[in-house]
Amino acid sequence: MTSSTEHAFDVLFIGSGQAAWNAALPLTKAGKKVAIVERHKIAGVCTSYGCNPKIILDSPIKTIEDAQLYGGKGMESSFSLDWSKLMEHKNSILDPLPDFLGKMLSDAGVAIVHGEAKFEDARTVVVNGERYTAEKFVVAAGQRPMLPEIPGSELLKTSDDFLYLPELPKRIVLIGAGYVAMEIASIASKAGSEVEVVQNSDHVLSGFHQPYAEALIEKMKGDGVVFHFEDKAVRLEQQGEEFVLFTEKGLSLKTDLVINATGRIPNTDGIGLEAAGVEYTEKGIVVDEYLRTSQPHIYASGDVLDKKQPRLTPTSVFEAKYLGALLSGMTDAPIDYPPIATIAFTLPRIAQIGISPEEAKQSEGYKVKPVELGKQWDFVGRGDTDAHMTLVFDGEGLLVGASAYSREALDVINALTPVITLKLTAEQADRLVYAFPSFESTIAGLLRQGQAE
Ligand SMILES: Cc1cc2nc3c(=O)[nH]c(=O)nc-3n(C[C@H](O)[C@H](O)[C@H](O)COP(=O)(O)OP(=O)(O)OC[C@H]3O[C@@H](n4cnc5c(N)ncnc54)[C@H](O)[C@@H]3O)c2cc1C
Ligand SMILES: NC(=O)c1ccc[n+]([C@@H]2O[C@H](COP(=O)([O-])OP(=O)(O)OC[C@H]3O[C@@H](n4cnc5c(N)ncnc54)[C@H](O)[C@@H]3O)[C@@H](O)[C@H]2O)c1
Repeated sequence: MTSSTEHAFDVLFIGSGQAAWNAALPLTKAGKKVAIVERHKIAGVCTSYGCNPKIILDSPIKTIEDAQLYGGKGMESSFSLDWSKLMEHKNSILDPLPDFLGKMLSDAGVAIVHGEAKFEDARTVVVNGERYTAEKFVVAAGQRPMLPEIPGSELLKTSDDFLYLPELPKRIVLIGAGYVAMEIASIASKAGSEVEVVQNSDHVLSGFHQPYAEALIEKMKGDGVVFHFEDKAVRLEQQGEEFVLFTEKGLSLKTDLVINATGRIPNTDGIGLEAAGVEYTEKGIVVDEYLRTSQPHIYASGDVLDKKQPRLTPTSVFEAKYLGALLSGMTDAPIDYPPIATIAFTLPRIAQIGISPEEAKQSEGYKVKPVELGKQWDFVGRGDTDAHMTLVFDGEGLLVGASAYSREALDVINALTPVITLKLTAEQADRLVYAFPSFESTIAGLLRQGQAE
């Protein structure tokens, strides 16, 4: 050790994503000596390879489609998209963010160490040949794209590449039909690419309300996306300037880019978890209800966990805030997850929170109530008639779940999140006086209908 005092911390984080820095900041403010070790960009996937770049690329595409809904209703202008300029715009906003956030953390007193962290033993982490010790460690190493073992897999690209493409290829093939593939298919097809999707099952977006997923498939087919269901990639070849993807069912898809989006795997390898005595499975690091691993002084948070909660930014933030409170002594309670809202940023979006209609139908005591959002005057006014919602009420008439299929599903689900999380009654919702016109101002009425039936 070069200088044991210099490298001794109260809490050391491996990874600098949402699951780390949202804990590191409050811990530093509480007087703890905190370090974050990051091998790539500060602030992790969401900031540079996930939520943020994706939504900047999606936003103008949604705007164009929204505007097109007014065709024949008083707005006839046409818009076009310049992918390269949009990419430059996105990069100009996001490229500075890792340094900006790194400086914010350093200014607050967090030591930022750039390099790959590896446990030498349960008390020591080595970075760039230097040893770091800490009272407590938090492994927040996230996930990375899974790559299939097929001939030619080295030619495959991932969402990381798509989100930085300087030019949009004429043809794209996506393998998989989960969040990543469906969002990329939505953006790329509307931006002008010919998109094909190879999916190993007969459905898309597992976990979401499937009638909405089926409606989305039909909408995207209308936008030119071609789906090949119950098929798998078996080989990828480069032939001159183009690629050919061969599938199990005998297709040979000629294309300019093949993006693999068959899921993400936890970054549990190469960190020395065995040397530290930290247990993990192929789904991630195993923790108890205090986010403690099999080594009581080593914690883990975020996407790297083996957990049933969705691996999303809000989940990582919630876990990080919990650890901030736990490790600064502000709480000694176990983590208590609230319902977690989730959304696929396709066009239309599909979002949900709480008990799904599918789960409700499998148990006694729930009422499932479809709501035709697209028939409400404000949705009709925007030309947004293909909008639907399904609410789930429990035996006491409280709203416990909501699924939405709508261009505005983000706002709809976020508006219902406090109602579901705080178990608000219609009478309590009456006390919430929202600005009007808005979806929010219909909530008390929806709750009353759910109670009445
Ligand atoms: C394309 C895409 C779009 C997404 N869109 C959304 C969205 O719209 N909404 C949403 O809620 N979620 C979205 N997500 C998911 C979201 O990005 C993740 O849930 C979130 O980033 C997880 O945060 P984390 O801190 O757990 O992990 P990460 O952000 O992955 O951070 C882990 C960090 O650890 C570092 N690291 C790993 N190993 C080591 C090591 N040995 N030493 C040093 N550093 C190490 C990595 O470099 C990384 O920076 C998206 C994900 C993808 C891929
Ligand atoms: N909007 C968001 O919140 C958002 C967006 C993107 C990613 N994410 C996060 O990233 C995670 C990973 O997303 P993802 O889409 O990569 O994974 P996923 O698990 O959601 O989807 C993977 C898809 O690939 C299919 N598949 C698997 N193996 C295949 C094969 N050999 N051939 C063809 N298809 C195959 C699966 O059936 C599934 O449809 C998500 O679970 C989520 O946590 C969230």
